[in-house]
Amino acid sequence: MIRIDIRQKRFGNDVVLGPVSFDIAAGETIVLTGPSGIGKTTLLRLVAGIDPDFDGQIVRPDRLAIVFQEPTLLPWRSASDNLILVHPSLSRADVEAALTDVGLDGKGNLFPGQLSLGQQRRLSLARAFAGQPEFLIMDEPFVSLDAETVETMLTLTEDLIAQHGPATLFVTHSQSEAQRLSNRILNLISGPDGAVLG
Ligand SMILES: Nc1ncnc2c1ncn2[C@@H]1O[C@H](COP(=O)(O)OP(=O)(O)OP(=O)(O)O)[C@@H](O)[C@H]1O
Repeated sequence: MIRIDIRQKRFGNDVVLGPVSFDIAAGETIVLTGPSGIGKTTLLRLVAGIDPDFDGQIVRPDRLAIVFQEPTLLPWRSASDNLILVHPSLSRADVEAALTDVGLDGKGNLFPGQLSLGQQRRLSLARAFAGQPEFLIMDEPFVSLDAETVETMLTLTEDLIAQHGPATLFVTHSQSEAQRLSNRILNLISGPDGAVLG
């Protein structure tokens, strides 16, 4: 069980969030939507533990993976090494299997700059799932991809979630992505004092 209970999040004197409370059950996918600037990324950073500076409490498992808007790969390391550096216990066979799962079989020796943007996103998904996360956080992972690639990536993400079964919190602007992936959609709206769930 993942429990989010944020009373308030401020940057200086600006109140951005709160109160925002919800639970995520094991294996559940929650999609978080809301207008630009409302506080979605801020909320994800609190939930992930990247930003500990807020009033409230968050209960989350240790085995956590985050997929950001940008693939955040190490450009001077091969595709395989990008997985191994984050998950040192993976065998070569595990790495090959993880790459194969995302359609990158045979590409382990290539550097990120030698991969297309879509392939870099695939590698970033492989890295996230290779750690068998109990909790997966995704912050608009398919922005700036063409419609066909988004469709392919959505199907791949659905398959990987079904295969690995993490609880997932997914931020997107896209209603079609939200409908497609979610067990539950949460919408952040502007409240009297910071964003709240609508
Ligand atoms: N480090 C920071 N210092 C001060 N203000 C910040 C900081 N990070 C975010 N904010 C402010 O918090 C508010 C929410 O930003 P956030 O990035 O969480 O919105 P968002 O809903 O993710 O937007 P988008 O959909 O455009 O990515 C904005 O007003 C932003 O300017």
